[in-house]
Amino acid sequence: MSDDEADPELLALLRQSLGLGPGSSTACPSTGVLKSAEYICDNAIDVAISPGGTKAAAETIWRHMQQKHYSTETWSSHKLHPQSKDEATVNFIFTMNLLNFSFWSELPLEERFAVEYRGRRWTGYWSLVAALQRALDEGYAITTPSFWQDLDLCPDGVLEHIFRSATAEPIPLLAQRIAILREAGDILHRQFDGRPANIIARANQSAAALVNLLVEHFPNFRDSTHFHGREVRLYKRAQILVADLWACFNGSSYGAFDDIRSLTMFADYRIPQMLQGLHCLLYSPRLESRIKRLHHLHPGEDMEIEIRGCSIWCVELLRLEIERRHPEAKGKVNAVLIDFFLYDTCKEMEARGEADGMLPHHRTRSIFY
Ligand SMILES: Nc1nc2c(c(CN[C@H]3C=C[C@H](O)[C@@H]3O)cn2[C@@H]2O[C@H](COP(=O)(O)O)[C@@H](O)[C@H]2O)c(=O)[nH]1
Repeated sequence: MSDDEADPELLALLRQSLGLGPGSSTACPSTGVLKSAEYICDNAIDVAISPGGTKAAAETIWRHMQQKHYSTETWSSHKLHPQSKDEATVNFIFTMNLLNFSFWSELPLEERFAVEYRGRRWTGYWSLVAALQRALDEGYAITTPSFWQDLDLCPDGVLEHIFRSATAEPIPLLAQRIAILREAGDILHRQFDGRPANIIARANQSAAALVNLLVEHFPNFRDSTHFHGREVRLYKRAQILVADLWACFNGSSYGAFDDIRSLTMFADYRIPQMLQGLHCLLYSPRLESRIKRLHHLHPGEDMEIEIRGCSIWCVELLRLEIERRHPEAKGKVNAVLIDFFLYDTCKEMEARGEADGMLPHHRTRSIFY
């Protein structure tokens, strides 16, 4: 999308925050994700941002976030999330975000992978949270990194049992999930004394530094690829891990970060679907046709990267538009809360059967989101 289509004032503000304009401060560390998103968006062919759609959606989003008093507290209002504010919850969030990817299914709703817990079936992201909570109830130390390394206490069969499905469809990419746990347990043992809290301590209350530490030390968080000859970073699970800590601990303790605004939205497969449904993202006819026919987009192909990168840039424009129209929003809204709000809203719409009219989400099978 070229500059002249978007609001020049907004773009100038956003580029300034990127350290691309005059007087921008580049003091705090950066993850490079926003710069990547800008590059992807400026070179995208099959995805564009609608300035009019984004402006309209910004007002709607702000109004609903206000009505719901949407804040970091909302995170803990989800009763399946861990409630204790301690290191056990840090370990839960770390474990969850090692595995927080690719729950979508090709099967009809009643046949897709689901986890039975507390008397109901959970699907998608919530199936992961339910499986971890169920394992802890059953006495498995699934959120303790040393457990992942202990092949006697935790052979593959135990992990298969922990992630067992209530339907005939197993959890997608189970082998990859097991390998990620084994590798992460080994890295934590060798470099962080087996404690995710030690990674947080090393980041000195910088969200960007923590994202960079996760990517530097754990290969499974290296969510980057090449686009038009340049390396582009999306870092979805590393960023949402930090965001979950910030929200869960309400910006204090293990969630205290001076630069939480350096995090972008998390380029998964749900938020792009919402942004397209809100007419913020525009897809080319050939892309829309592939998505409508549920064709897989291959990891790293241009269309997939354009959806993810433009979604990141779009949420930044939404944030700026909200802050421009409502200066009081500056302390209350950031890319993280807009993202969380859009995800929760998408799931509420789905539960009410209101998502049927939306274009399906794109299908890419990946360990990165
Ligand atoms: N961008 C973004 N992606 C998110 C979430 C969440 C859940 N976050 C919780 C924490 C705070 C919020 O209030 C939510 O309650 C999961 N995902 C991603 O979606 C996909 C799962 O989709 P489905 O199969 O439909 O459940 C999968 O890639 C998963 O990684 C989010 O918030 N933002």
